[in-house]
Amino acid sequence: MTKIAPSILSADFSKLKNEIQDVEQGGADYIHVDVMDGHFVPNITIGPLIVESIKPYTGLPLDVHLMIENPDKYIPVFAEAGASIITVHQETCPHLHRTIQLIKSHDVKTGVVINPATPAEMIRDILQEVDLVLLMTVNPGFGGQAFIPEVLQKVKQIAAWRENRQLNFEIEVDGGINQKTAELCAEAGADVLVAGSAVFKQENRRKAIEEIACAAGKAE
Ligand SMILES: O=C(CO)[C@@H](O)[C@H](O)COP(=O)(O)O
Ligand SMILES: [Fe+2]
Repeated sequence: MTKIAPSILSADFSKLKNEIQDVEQGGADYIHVDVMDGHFVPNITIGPLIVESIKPYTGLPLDVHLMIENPDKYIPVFAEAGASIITVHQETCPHLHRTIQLIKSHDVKTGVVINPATPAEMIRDILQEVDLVLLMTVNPGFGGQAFIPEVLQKVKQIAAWRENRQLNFEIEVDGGINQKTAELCAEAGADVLVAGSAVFKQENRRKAIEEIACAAGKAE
């Protein structure tokens, strides 16, 4: 079953606790948390204080997507705040193995992410170390952007490497996911679909989650 990870970037922050509980009751599998620093990406969003304050109100894993320069400096504080998975951009990590080991040392699941224009080869030699590979299907920074279809080829490539090398990380996609693109991503080999506006901008979140999951299910 393909997992759905609603991104709280598109939630109503004035009632974040209710928004998170709404998607949890609606069948979400992870809560995706977009952390942006205004340097690596042109937007500033969530810090560890928010992660810490939402943690007690959900039983779902907090999937923390770090879009920040020098992530090593902040991994301990996000781990302490309650992150279940910490995902770092390859583009921000000159010493990627060291950064992944740092996440592991905090007993948090590890993820690596690449932008749409970054080739899969850039993460080929770290795949055996991670629990999750996130392929951006938009350029990071904002919710509500259009899906970049060229990334599908990369999803297929990573899925093929996983099979050939008998690895067992999850493949997650993030950006522009809706019913139509969910099916394409699942077909290409994605296991986790991040969806921000396609869930939180809808009145009925359960229905939105079910429709995306059902579209992905057609490809399974
Ligand atoms: O990491 C990001 C954006 O940088 C995402 O997680 C967005 O929050 C996804 O939003 P939609 O494209 O689904 O609206
Ligand atoms: Fe994200």
